Parts: sequence; C-alpha cells; structure tokens
Amino acid sequence: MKLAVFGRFNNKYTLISVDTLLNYVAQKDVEVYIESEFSELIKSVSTKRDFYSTFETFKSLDESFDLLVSIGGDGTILRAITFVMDLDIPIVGINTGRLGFLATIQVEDIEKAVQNIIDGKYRISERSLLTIETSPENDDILDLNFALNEIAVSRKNTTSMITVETLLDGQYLTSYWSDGLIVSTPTGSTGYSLSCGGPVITPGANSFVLTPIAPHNLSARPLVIPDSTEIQLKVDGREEQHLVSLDSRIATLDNGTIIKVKKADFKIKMIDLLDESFLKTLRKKMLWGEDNRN
Ligand SMILES: NC(=O)c1ccc[n+]([C@@H]2O[C@H](COP(=O)([O-])OP(=O)(O)OC[C@H]3O[C@@H](n4cnc5c(N)ncnc54)[C@H](O)[C@@H]3O)[C@@H](O)[C@H]2O)c1
Ligand SMILES: Nc1ncnc2c1ncn2[C@@H]1O[C@H](COP(=O)(O)OP(=O)(O)OP(=O)(O)O)[C@@H](O)[C@H]1O
Repeated sequence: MKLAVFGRFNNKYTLISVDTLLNYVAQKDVEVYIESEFSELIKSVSTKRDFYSTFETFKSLDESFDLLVSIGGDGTILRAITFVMDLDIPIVGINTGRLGFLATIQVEDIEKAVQNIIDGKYRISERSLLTIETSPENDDILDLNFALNEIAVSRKNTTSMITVETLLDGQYLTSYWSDGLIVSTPTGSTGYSLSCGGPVITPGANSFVLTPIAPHNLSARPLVIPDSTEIQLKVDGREEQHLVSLDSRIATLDNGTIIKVKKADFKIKMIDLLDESFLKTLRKKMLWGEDNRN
C-alpha cells in the first residue's frame, strides 16, 4: 500500500497522531509519503527529526497512491482534496480538530482504523463536487476551481446587502437580496448551508441546494435542485466587488462577473469504516434527531 499523509497545522494532538500512524504502518507493508510542508512542520516541532527524515515526501500526488490520510479537522480534509483532485485516491481523516464531521477517525482509534483499512474493511462514499467558471476569468480560482462543501458568493467590506441574480439552466429564478448565496453539495449541506437554514441532504442524493445567507425576504427559502443543473450567478451591490468562497478558499470578484457553477466531472472518495456511517455521524456530531423520548 502507498500512503500519503497530509496536515496543515500542529496542535496538541498532531504529533501523537502522526507518531501513532507512522509507527503502526512501519510494521506493515506500507510505503509512506508525507506532504513536504507538513513534513518540515512536524520535524520542526518534534524531537524525532531523524525518524521523520526516513520517510519520503511529496509535493503532488499521482495515481500510484492508494490512500491519503489527512491529520487535522474538516478544514484540513477540505484542503486535502486539492491534492487528490480527480486522481480517484480515497481520503480518510484523523480528527485533531474540533467538530470532525468529515474527519472521522479519533486519535485513540488510529491503529484499529488503519488495520481495518489495510484489511479492506471499509466502504467508499463517493462525494460530488462543484466546479466554477467566471467571466471574466479570475486567476485566484482558475486552477483550484472546485469545492467539496459549497461555492458561495457574499458581500465584501460592506454591511449593505448584495443582490444575487440567479438562473438555473439559463432560466431566471430570482434575484436574492441578502448577504450572499450558498450553492451546496450534499456533503456541504451539514456545513455553512445548514447554518443558514438549509436542509440536510444525504451523500447519495443527486442534488444541490441553493441557500441564501440572511435573505431580506420572508419567502426566500432554500431550494433543492438536481445536481445536473448549471447555476448562473451575477452579483450587484453598492460596492464594486464581492467575495466568492470555495470551501475554505476565498477570492474577490468584480460585481457583474458572470459565475457559472455546476457539478464537477469527478468525485471524491471518502472512506467510511464499517462501524461508521453518515447517519451515525449526523446523530453523533450534529445531534440530529436527538430526542429524550427515544
Ligand atoms: N456559519 C457557519 O456555519 C460557517 C461559516 C463559514 C464556513 N462554514 C463551513 O466551514 C467550512 C470550512 O471549514 P473550516 O474548518 O476551514 O472552517 P472553520 O474552521 O470555520 O470550521 C467551520 C465549521 O464547519 C464544520 N464543517 C466543515 N465542513 C463541514 C461539513 N461538510 N459538515 C458539517 N460540518 C462541517 C467544521 O468542522 C467547523 O466546525 C466551509 O466549507 C463551510 O461549510 C460554516
Ligand atoms: N490558522 C491556524 N493556525 C494554527 N493552528 C490552526 C489554525 N487553524 C487550525 N489550527 C489548528 O489545527 C487544527 C485543525 O484545523 P482544521 O481547520 O483542519 O480543523 P478545525 O476547523 O479546527 O476543526 P473542524 O473543521 O473539524 O471543526 C485546529 O483544531 C487547530 O488546533
């Protein structure tokens, strides 16, 4: 097995997670490659510099890798997909973060989880992504123009609302008067969209949801649409520019930019261990359906 290890930050759980993972796979038939910046980070904060120096590093991935293990929280997993892209490499996250909705392996379960993965005791959950094109083009999002959770437009440097003119497959829907608009995947439906009143969409549903951010309108409800829809957005407002976010990444666009959002032509493979599931995570991490009468 050829394993890629990626993280971004160091906190009190990072080194114990890295050491537990690397010590365990060192006993197995596993080649380990650590993302180069993360390798330098853990060497700089660890007393085991020589130990980490024995591992290969990577700056980019290729199809020869069998798995990417992200060490961090959901934000790190969202960043990890920018390495995997359309390489079809399954991703699993060790949660050293806060919520860990997407990063599901707890630090204390690393060895058991890794053994289950080596033994093939897991399911693959294929997750759709969104991709974006703008006219005029924007250099900040030209390369990494995809998102696992959501693509959102929002106001920038102003308390004034923006209007978001929205077309679905070329047909006018409405112009939202709001702080912005979220186009969310099923994966992202439990993220920002949820916080703005959007519905939970289970991963297998071939849908997206349009969820306005603080709309000044009693009838602007979230709208679930087929994931084959092309969504066209154009923002106007008192300022000259607005923000566009792709998961944790943001860029600034001029008002009037034509933004086209649609389903990406590739999917991300998330690993679900056999004792994990989306519904179990939803109940455990979001307390969905929690009811004292149950
Ligand atoms: N008000 C909000 O709820 C809000 C605002 C901005 C961004 N977000 C979400 O945060 C994501 C970026 O994550 P980050 O860690 O870089 O930002 P962050 O550090 O602000 O974390 C945002 C929170 O959202 C959680 N989260 C992220 N993706 C999730 C998902 N698919 N389902 C359930 N919870 C999820 C994270 O665990 C974290 O607790 C964005 O893609 C967006 O979905 C949420
Ligand atoms: N900007 C930062 N600088 C330093 N450490 C950070 C920074 N952002 C996150 N961290 C640390 O790295 C950990 C993982 O960050 P990440 O964004 O992946 O997850 P999170 O947002 O904390 O958790 P989750 O997204 O699961 O709620 C955080 O819990 C925090 O301890």
